[in-house]
Amino acid sequence: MHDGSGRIVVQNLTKQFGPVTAVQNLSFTVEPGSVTGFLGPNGAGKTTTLRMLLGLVRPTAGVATINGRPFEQLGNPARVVGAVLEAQSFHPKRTARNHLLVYAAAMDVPDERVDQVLTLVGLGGAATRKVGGFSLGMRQRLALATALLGDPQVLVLDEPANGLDPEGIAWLRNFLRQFTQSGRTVLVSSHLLAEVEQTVDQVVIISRGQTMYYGPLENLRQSQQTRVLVQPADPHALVSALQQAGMSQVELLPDGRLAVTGADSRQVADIALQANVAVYGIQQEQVDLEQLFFQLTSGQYAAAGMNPYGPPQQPPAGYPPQGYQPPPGYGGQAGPQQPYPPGQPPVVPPGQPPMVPPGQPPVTPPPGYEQQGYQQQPPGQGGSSGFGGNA
Ligand SMILES: Nc1ncnc2c1ncn2[C@@H]1O[C@H](COP(=O)(O)OP(=O)(O)OP(=O)(O)O)[C@@H](O)[C@H]1O
Repeated sequence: MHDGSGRIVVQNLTKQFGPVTAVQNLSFTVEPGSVTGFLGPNGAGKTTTLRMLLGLVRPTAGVATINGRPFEQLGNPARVVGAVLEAQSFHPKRTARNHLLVYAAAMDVPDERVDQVLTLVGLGGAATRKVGGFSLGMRQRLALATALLGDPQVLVLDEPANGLDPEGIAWLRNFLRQFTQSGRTVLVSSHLLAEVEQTVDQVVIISRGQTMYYGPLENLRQSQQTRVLVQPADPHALVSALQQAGMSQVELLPDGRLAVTGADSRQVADIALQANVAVYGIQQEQVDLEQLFFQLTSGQYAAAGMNPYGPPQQPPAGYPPQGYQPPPGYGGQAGPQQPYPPGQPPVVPPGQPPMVPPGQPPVTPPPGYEQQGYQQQPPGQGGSSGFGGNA
């Protein structure tokens, strides 16, 4: 029926809603045993992509498969994939346990599983309480419990941290890590990089329905060169010493400091010492992932001419620090701006095919798949109830 791999493959996925291109030629793979963050600002196309993966929206073009099959062909999908989508609705007068019992019966799952999942999500003590009195965070946990009922191989979560307090977010992070340790697969969307940064093995960053970056976060971080800001007693003497040491990317800033690109603070301090130049301050810049994320995804509303929230967002006051220009790729303009060092992953420019992480095969459609045969899942059939509604 399916290949049992737990792999998610999205290839050249496109969704057009009338004049709106919600998702455009999107491709990525989520390997079993890993957590992939699916990131993008509001309206980037995350929910639409997840709904296509779950058979709730029919793609205009392209393929989304789990275990090598489109959702409709999974047989008993609730046993393969559990999903939490936005806007979950619950019967307010039903208790948490009764809610789960209804779904357990529909999925042909034994009743004992209900108490197991309640404990798993930390709702054991609230099992007999009516859902109408639940907080947003408790509802998120109940939605997750529903997704876990079928003991699925794959979890697909759309903004699951919404409504969770910091303790809840930390709990979710641990839970997802443990879930993948047994070789299972997690795809989790968020519009906040910081929310998933500590959880994910790789990220797919999208903007305006297109892939902007696909790969490990660490590669994205490393693709940005570090800079050292140094305050020497004699800037000119230090510039020549640095140049003699082969450091050619040195900039004299208006405040008298030097910005040395592609070096670490220790190297610069050693060179200053050897050149007998006193140093009054030295500081190595950290690559700010949040800033990179903003850069990769900025321009969404500006480009679409539809910003409902006023002018495009600016970096916070004080960023970048006074007195120097950001190095290439650090700020100011949307999109990738610099060639990457050898061996580093490129950020994918709009309209280009997405990057495939090193060592992974290019994504290919499953054998025998024909897009014409892709049918939308009728509501309430095939165990998809509880996955968050229909297109
Ligand atoms: N059923 C629909 N009909 C028309 N346009 C739609 C429909 N669903 C989504 N869109 C549009 O597609 C684009 C992508 O929306 P989508 O909800 O997938 O983004 P998102 O990244 O999940 O955003 P958010 O984080 O705000 O939920 C948006 O411009 C949205 O208005």
